[in-house]
Amino acid sequence: MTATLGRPPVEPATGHAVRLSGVHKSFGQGRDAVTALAGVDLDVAPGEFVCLLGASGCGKTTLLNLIANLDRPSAGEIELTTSRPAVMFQEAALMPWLTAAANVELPLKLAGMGRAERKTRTGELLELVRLSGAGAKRPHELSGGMRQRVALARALASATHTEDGEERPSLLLMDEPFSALDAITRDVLQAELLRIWEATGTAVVFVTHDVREAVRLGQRVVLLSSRPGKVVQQWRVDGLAGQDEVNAVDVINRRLREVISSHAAA
Ligand SMILES: Nc1ncnc2c1ncn2[C@@H]1O[C@H](COP(=O)(O)OP(=O)(O)OP(=O)(O)O)[C@@H](O)[C@H]1O
Repeated sequence: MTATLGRPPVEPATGHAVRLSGVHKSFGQGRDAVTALAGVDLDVAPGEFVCLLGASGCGKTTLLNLIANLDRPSAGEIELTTSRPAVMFQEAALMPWLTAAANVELPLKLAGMGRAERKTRTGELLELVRLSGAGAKRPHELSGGMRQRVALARALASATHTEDGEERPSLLLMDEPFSALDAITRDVLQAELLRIWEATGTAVVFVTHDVREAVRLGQRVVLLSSRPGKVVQQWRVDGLAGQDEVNAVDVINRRLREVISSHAAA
């Protein structure tokens, strides 16, 4: 079920960047088996920004790992029409011995891009994340927020470059990328991410615990049930502002609490 909060839904682009059909994932065997996901169906349109919301342990990270092809589903299908997705985690996980610029350049180098083109692209990406002046610094010389900006530029480098040079829509998978940052830095980076998303047209699947963050960033918020995870409800939240945004946060928060308490009571 997809509910609309506020203004009518913007028609999503045709086709899909990601299609999950009946995705199951279990870990372990027999009595120790844990079912993390039980039949997830989800489409993400090219260029769409989708936030995945759910209680702790409901399988959000598992789902991102499956989309990123870092793990295989136990059953079901995952179809991507994009270039290889880029993943960004809570911690920037930069190479500490490389400069910020070299970290951003690395995926381009690994993809076989020539030196001159690589340097130009790296410069553009650092400018996009407003770090043009910090390319020569190493990760330990940067603040947490700056490190996440470098990680974002690096993710965009790998998301927007295809090995065969063919133009394909890109996909960015983000697993609570701002949750370790202080509130002010998080707020700034959320705004930056929206600006960059609009500039690049990449599809984004963004995992968060935070309803406010999901409503601020997403065009669509998808709520997963507590473990095992599957989609229980979706809301179109595109372009909400002011009181409409506050109301949407209230509605989704209430539903999230219901989902968590029904699981606790089971
Ligand atoms: N490699 C693994 N082996 C065994 N169990 C796992 C593995 N990965 C995840 N799980 C289990 O699958 C369930 C879902 O985990 P997952 O990390 O996807 O949840 P999550 O929604 O991302 O949690 P959080 O919001 O706390 O980060 C959990 O019960 C977890 O313990």
